[in-house]
Amino acid sequence: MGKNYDLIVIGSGTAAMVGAMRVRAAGRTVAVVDFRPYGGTCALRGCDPKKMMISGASAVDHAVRMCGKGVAGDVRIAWSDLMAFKRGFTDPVPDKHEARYEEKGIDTYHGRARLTGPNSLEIDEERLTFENLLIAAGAEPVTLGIRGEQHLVTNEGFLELDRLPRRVILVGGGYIAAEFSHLAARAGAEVTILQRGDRLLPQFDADVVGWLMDSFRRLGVDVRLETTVERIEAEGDGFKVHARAPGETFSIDADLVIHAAGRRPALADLGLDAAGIEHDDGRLALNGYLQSVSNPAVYAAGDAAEVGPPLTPVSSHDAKVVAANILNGNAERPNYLGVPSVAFTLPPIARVGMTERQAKDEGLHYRVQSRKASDWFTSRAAAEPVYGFKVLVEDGTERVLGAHLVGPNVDEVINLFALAIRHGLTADDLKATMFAYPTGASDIGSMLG
Ligand SMILES: Cc1cc2nc3c(=O)[nH]c(=O)nc-3n(C[C@H](O)[C@H](O)[C@H](O)COP(=O)(O)OP(=O)(O)OC[C@H]3O[C@@H](n4cnc5c(N)ncnc54)[C@H](O)[C@@H]3O)c2cc1C
Ligand SMILES: NC(=O)c1ccc[n+]([C@@H]2O[C@H](COP(=O)([O-])OP(=O)(O)OC[C@H]3O[C@@H](n4cnc5c(N)ncnc54)[C@H](O)[C@@H]3O)[C@@H](O)[C@H]2O)c1
Repeated sequence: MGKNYDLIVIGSGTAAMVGAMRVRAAGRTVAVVDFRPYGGTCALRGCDPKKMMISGASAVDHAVRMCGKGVAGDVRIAWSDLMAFKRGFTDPVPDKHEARYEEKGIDTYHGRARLTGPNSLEIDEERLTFENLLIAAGAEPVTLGIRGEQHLVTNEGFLELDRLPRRVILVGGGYIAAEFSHLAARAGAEVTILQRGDRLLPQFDADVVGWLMDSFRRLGVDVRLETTVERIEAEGDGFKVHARAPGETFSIDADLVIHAAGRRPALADLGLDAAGIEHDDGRLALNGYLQSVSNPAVYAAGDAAEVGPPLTPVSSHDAKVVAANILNGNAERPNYLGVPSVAFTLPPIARVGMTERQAKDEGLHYRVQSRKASDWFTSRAAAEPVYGFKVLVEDGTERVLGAHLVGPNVDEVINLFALAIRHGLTADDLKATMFAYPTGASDIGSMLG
C-alpha cells in the first residue's frame, strides 16, 4: 500500500489551495493532485486571463467612446501582444503554485486521480490512502450531444488563441458568451451569439440586461435569442453552424465556434462509485457541511460541489468551511448571503442579493429604486451611455435586499452593496457614509433615493 495522508485534495485551483493550506497549517499531512498544470480555472483558464485580455478591450473601448471628445487617433487591439501580456501573468502560475505547496510541506502529484475504495485512490501507478478527501475538481463544459461537438473550442482554447479568427460564433448566452463576445468584437471579429434562452445573461436582472443590450448593438454583436445549435459541420477552413429558432432553421458560417453553453461539476472520471460516494444526475449528494452523505471521509468545495454559485470567492469560502469541519468536527455550514457577481462586459453588469422575483417569493415588503441613469455625471464623464441600477430595500427594516447595476465602475461599486447585505447595513447606513467624490460609489446615495 502507498503513502497515507490525513487529507488528499483532488484539484489545484482556488478551493484546493485554500483547503490544503488550512489543513496543513494545523500540522496535518496533506497531498494535492492535478492532471493539468497547477493553478486551476480562475488563474489559468478563467477570471484572471480573461480580465487581462479585457483590460486591452476596455482601453480601446474607452478611447473609442472619447473619440471626438478630446481624444483623437486610432487605437486597436494587437491580439498577439495582448496574448503575450496575458501570458506574462499566467505562464509563471503553475510553478509558483507548486512551489507554495512544497514550501509548506504539502506533497504534489501530477496525474488523474481515480478513487479505488472508500479511503483510497490511484494516480497512474501510484496508490495512496487518506483519512479525508477534498473533491475540488472544478467544473467542465457540458456535453451538448450534437453532431460536430468536437469542433467547439472551450474557454481554455479561446484564451490561448495566437490569432483571432474573423468570424466567431458563441454557442450559449451566459457569462462566457457575454464577456468573450465583447472582447472578440472589440478586437475586430464579426461575432454572433446563438442563445437558447429568451434573453442574454439570465442570471442578471432582466431590465438591467435590457440596458446593457445597447452595448452589444454598438459593438455590432449579432445576438440571436431562442436559438438552439443543432449541428456543427467542418467546411473548408471553417465551420457551418446549423441552428433552430422559432419557425426557422438556418446556418451561419464561422472560423471559430466557442462553447459558452454552461459548465457542470467535473466528476465523470473520478470513480465515485468505487468510493461509495452518492451522486445524482452529475452532482454530489452532500449534507449541509459539504460532506458526502454516504462516505463521511469525503468533502467537496467550489465548482465541484456546486452548492453555491460557481464563482471563485465561493470556492474559497467553501474550502474554509470544509477545512474547519475536517479539523474541528462538523460545525460550519456555507453562508452565501450577499455573494456579488459581475460579468465583465464593456461596460460591466453586476448583481448581489435578491432579485425582485426572489423578494416576492419570500413574501417580503420592499421598495424598488430603479432607473436608467445615462444623464448622471458618472455616465457622462466616462462617455458611456449605458448606466442604470435597480436597488431593493425592505420596508421597515431598511435592509438592502438586492442591487443590480450596469455601467462604468459597477464592478467595484457592487462590493459596497455586498458589504451592506452580508453585514446587515441599512440603506440609511449607506446614505450616511461619505464616499469619495466623484467616484462610482458616490452615486450610491442617489441610487437609494
Ligand atoms: C472563462 C471563465 C471565466 C470566469 N470568470 C470568473 C470571474 O471573473 N469571477 C469569478 O468569480 N469566477 C469566474 N469564473 C468561475 C471560476 O473560475 C470558478 O468558479 C473557480 O475557478 C472554481 O474553482 P475550483 O477550485 O472549484 O475549481 P478549479 O479551479 O476548476 O480547479 C479544479 C482542478 O481540478 C483538476 N481536476 C479535475 N479532475 C481531476 C482529477 N480526477 N484528478 C486530478 N485533478 C483533477 C482540474 O484540472 C482543475 O485544475 C470563470 C470561469 C470561466 C470558465
Ligand atoms: N464573470 C464571471 O464570474 C464568470 C465568467 C465566465 C464564467 N463564469 C462561470 O462559468 C459558468 C459557465 O459559464 P457559461 O457562460 O458557459 O454558462 P452559463 O450558464 O452562464 O450560460 C449558458 C447559456 O447557454 C445556453 N445554452 C445551453 N445550451 C445551448 C445550446 N445548445 N444552444 C444555444 N444556447 C445554449 C443557456 O440558455 C444558458 O443561458 C457560469 O455559470 C459562471 O459561474 C463566471
